[in-house]
Amino acid sequence: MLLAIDCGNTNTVFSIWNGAKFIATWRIATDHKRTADEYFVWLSSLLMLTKTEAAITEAIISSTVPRVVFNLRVLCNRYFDCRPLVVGKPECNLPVPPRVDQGTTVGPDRLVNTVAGFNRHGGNLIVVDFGTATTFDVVDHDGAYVGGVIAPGVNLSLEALHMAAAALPHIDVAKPARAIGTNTVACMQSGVYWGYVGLVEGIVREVRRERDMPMKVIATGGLASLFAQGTDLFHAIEDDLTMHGLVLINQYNKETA
Ligand SMILES: Nc1ncnc2c1ncn2[C@@H]1O[C@H](COP(=O)(O)OP(=O)(O)O)[C@@H](O)[C@H]1O
Ligand SMILES: CC(C)(COP(=O)(O)O)[C@@H](O)C(=O)NCCC(=O)O
Ligand SMILES: [K+]
Repeated sequence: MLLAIDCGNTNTVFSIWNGAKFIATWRIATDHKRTADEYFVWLSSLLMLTKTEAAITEAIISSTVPRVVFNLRVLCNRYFDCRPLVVGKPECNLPVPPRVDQGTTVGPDRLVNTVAGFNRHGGNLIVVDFGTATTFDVVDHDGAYVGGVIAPGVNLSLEALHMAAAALPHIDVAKPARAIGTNTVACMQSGVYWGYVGLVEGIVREVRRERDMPMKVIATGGLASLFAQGTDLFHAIEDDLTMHGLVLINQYNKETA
């Protein structure tokens, strides 16, 4: 079975793929200080508590936080006796290499989302991922990542508002009942929610204009479904998009080895 690890700046997701489906998905806060032993204790208790039978023989990692990769590698080596494939490293091949400025690194999560999006929806696609940052990945007709957009994440924007203004509380993102807020929290929620809908719609409009062709938009990440309530832009919402991409990339590397 395959252990697929998607490490974002906020959360790290572990999924186990049995060759046909994901039999488990667990999430832990990203912390570069967490050791391989700590990961293993956490993972094995979840396996035990949920009575999940998993014989892990291979692993793949995508990490937007370079420092956590070391301990995740140790986890795979020590406890699962395998060498993980790490997306973005030279030994990990992609079906179609990205077409970007020379010397630039693309976030591995964006490469993975590109592969998964192309597999499910074909080319000329925009993948929106609501994570710590909100990313827009532009997928060409042949499945190549050809660039995109990085915008501050929704929670980051809310946090910035709270940190910078003495009278603004810490709030959670929500879809407000009305655009015109009649109290501080409602005003902030409207600003962030409708502001963000506008950001997403505006960016997609400009990308489509630049490419001068229709482009499908799909969304992933925890907040995708909340924003889908405010716009009809998204063709699909796919919570498992990154995990699906990790399975595909692992398969591709085995086939081409
Ligand atoms: N269903 C949800 N509702 C509200 N906030 C969420 C939800 N899912 C994720 N978040 C928040 O969205 C942010 C990004 O989460 P995540 O997608 O895990 O980011 P990353 O992949 O960058 O680690 C975090 O601040 C997280 O707490
Ligand atoms: C843009 C990101 C911070 C998004 O990460 P996330 O929100 O998933 O934690 C990540 O993809 C990254 O570090 N990218 C490197 C720069 C680039 O993709 O061009
Ligand atoms: K992400």
